[in-house]
Amino acid sequence: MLSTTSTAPTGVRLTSYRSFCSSTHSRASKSRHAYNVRPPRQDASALLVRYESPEAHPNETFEQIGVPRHISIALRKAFPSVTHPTQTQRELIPAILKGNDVFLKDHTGTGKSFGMLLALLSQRRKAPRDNHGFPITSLVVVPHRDLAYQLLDWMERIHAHLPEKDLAFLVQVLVRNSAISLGDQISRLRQLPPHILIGTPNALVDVLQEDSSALKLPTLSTVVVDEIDYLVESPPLHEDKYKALKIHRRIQKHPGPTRQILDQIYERPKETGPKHGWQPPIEESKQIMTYGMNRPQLVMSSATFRAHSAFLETAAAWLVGRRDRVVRVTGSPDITSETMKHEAAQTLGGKSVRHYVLIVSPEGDIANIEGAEEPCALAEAPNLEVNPRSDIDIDGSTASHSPPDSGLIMSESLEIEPINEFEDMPLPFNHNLLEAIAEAFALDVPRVALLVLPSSAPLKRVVNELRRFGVDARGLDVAGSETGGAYLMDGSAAGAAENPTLLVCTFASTRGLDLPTLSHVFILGAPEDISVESYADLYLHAAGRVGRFGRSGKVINVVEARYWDRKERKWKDQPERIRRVFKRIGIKATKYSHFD
Ligand SMILES: Nc1ncnc2c1ncn2[C@@H]1O[C@H](COP(=O)(O)OP(=O)(O)OP(=O)(O)O)[C@@H](O)[C@H]1O
Repeated sequence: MLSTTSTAPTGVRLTSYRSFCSSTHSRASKSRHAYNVRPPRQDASALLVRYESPEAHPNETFEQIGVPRHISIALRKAFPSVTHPTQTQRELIPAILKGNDVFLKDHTGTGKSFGMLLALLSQRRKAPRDNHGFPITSLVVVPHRDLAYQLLDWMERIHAHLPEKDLAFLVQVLVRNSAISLGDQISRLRQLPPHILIGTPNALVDVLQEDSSALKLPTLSTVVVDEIDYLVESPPLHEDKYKALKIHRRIQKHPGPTRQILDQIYERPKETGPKHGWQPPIEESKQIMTYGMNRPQLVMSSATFRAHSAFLETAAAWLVGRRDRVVRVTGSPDITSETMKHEAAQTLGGKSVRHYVLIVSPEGDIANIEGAEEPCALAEAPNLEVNPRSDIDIDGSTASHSPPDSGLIMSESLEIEPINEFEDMPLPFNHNLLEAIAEAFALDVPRVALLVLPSSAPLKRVVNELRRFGVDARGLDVAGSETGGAYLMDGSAAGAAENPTLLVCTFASTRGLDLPTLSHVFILGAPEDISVESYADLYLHAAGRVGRFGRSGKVINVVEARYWDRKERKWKDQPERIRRVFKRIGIKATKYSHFD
């Protein structure tokens, strides 16, 4: 029970914000509603409190949670399968519409981004201001251009059923490398400021540097940062104090683009802290006097959002003066006990996802990781249904398309051209890994799969090599290519493709992506230069591309066998690293039936 309870004007309970930060990694088993309230203190965490959202009713409609009627009608027409809000959306949409600041954390594929967009779409547009034209109501910061275009695609589909004529008046995307020059993007923003602007951090910084008034920051009502833990860098959670301090100093000296944007929007005072680098807490009342309270609401979201103290030091300055507006939304219960951890693992990226680990020897032999469980044992578990949207069976044994006899389809037969210009780029991993992926792909994938590479891997070279093995591999580009947009479509009507596609990307560009036709995620290698905790987060995001909204899927890790690295003079043990990640997340490897 709460030790102290205060009542906010709206009649909901306020609890200490500190509990949110610790709940994600505290060993103590706490109930979701049993947080201690601390007396207000002059440190960052004391500036932040949260509301308990009222109990939601599972059958509530979008209209009942605040989405205007004409938008919910358009939503039903554009997305017939989206009939009721998810638990996350039930909490999130009213919170945004009430003007609260929001910390949002829930599993991948629970409708966080979709819910945020719906809420922004439901907000009223302010009237034009004198000579300044319409204000931009909401700014959405996303980590990469594919996600920006995916959100645009969702908006476009809803817009098709709305009375507003001009899509650009409703929503625009601001990304680098688009076909439009920076100057043209700025003049478009000036002539036709959108209700919702979706941008990548670098593109937004480009505009701010070129013409800081084009984004109309002072009149923004809402700022959303999707994938906050990726976009706003802070020292790793389990780093030792000295290293964490060093990292923190470096970040303060060279803030990344998202921090720069948020600091500018919220007029964060310059870092004037003492020599050791931490910024001293500034009295809230002084900050309110200097910077005012009337700043846009801030919504921050990620499936792996862990707001620890260093992050909160920063966030507190963005949220100053609004201690009674911060809402914490989790949708699903917190993962605070072993049972809940297990449940979360079951629902990782959906209820019917299986995880496989294939180990490739220097000679190219492929074997399952030791201890992998037989698929039939897992099939007895509840919730492992056959994917209703494609015709693959979850254990791969009854895939309805016939795999080629040899396992590999040769490039001549499919006329897939390798792109020879990338031949000279070195591969920082054993070439046999790609052959193993090509083989598993040919045996198992009905339509579309994703291959996730470590960030150091040469993407174009990998695409090239896979094409040599006969795989229709392409760099992931949902907006840039002619066919890219098709991957955003619902694949329920389509069966197996004659020539399945493998979309290749890196860990960073998988975040937030929703490709309904996707059935398999291949992950190449096990990153060695990051902690197991960070690797587990990467894994959750990559694996979470399948199994969304009850669909089934497979995550196939392909790693090198343990070997002695002569250059670095140490053993590299990728199977052991992946074992540790599985243990941390609470998942078990399934045996991939095509190999020993
Ligand atoms: N209420 C709903 N009912 C049915 N489907 C929904 C609903 N809301 C969203 N979806 C669908 O669920 C999919 C995932 O949504 P979304 O990308 O918003 O999830 P997310 O929680 O943001 O995932 P991630 O953490 O990976 O970014 C989308 O295809 C979307 O159309």
